[in-house]
Amino acid sequence: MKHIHFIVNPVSGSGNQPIHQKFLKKFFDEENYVVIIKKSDYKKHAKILTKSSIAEGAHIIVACGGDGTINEVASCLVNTKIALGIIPLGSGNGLASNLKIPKNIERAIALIKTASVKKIDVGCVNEHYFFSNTGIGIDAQVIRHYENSNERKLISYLKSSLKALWSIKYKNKIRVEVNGQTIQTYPFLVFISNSNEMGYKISLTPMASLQDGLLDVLIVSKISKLKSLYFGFLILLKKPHLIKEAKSYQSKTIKIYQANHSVYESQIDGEFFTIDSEAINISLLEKSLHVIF
Ligand SMILES: Nc1ncnc2c1ncn2[C@@H]1O[C@H](COP(=O)(O)OP(=O)(O)OP(=O)(O)O)[C@@H](O)[C@H]1O
Repeated sequence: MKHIHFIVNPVSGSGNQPIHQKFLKKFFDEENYVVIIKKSDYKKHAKILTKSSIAEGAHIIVACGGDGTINEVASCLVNTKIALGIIPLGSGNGLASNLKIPKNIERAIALIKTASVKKIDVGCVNEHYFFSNTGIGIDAQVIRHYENSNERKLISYLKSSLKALWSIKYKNKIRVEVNGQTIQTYPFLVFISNSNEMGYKISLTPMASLQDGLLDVLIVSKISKLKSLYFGFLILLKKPHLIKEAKSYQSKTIKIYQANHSVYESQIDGEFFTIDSEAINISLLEKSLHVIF
């Protein structure tokens, strides 16, 4: 008997999702499967639900939502043998897209039934896990505006990007240690990625792999507003490294220090986070999450 628990975020993406017992009965017969569905009621609730599913003996826990929901569920499964399944119901669905998990729900469920498990790398930023990417700079500001917009569509990302570009300030000089090099900069962006996609097929690190034991890093120093629009255009062409202020690295660890101690505004898997710490330490846990893909 396989115990499969579905953790559903009812507000991910368009908010329309068909994950209920009657629908899942069509795919999982009662002789072979115990199917439990849980819905998150608020931010971070999926973590509590996942922890209770682990205690209840789930063999597979399926995150039904976008990268934020996956982060909450998967964070509880790192270094366990419990497999993560994904039904991509989010707006961007960056991680699912990198893993080539179908957006079609029936096909995503068929994939979960194969129980074909592979291990992927996991990123760690101070005490938080990330599976797709993390960053400080313009990406965090885009996410901050996006969360305030209360809309979950591509157009809201575009509007939030323009707002973030318009209001960007270069207040804090930072020092980044990566691959034995030290970079001092007023950052437009410090982006660290495990995955090759942020969502909507957009990528700042097109060469990143979830299984190569490395994090891909893109650092972009201060640029003018006009150049940031050109940078946006290069992102659409998947060539963000083509401006001279952009430098790419691959590393297992990255350290970021700020000249003036103030809270870091960051994003982790597309959720806005403030980090109140002297330094940010980013590391990689190789192949430490079991995922069905
Ligand atoms: N019932 C709820 N009400 C409000 N927010 C919720 C609820 N359940 C979960 N959340 C929060 O919703 C946020 C967005 O979830 P998620 O990232 O899965 O969707 P998305 O933003 O549409 O997709 P993507 O990240 O792929 O673009 C997460 O921060 C999650 O904690």
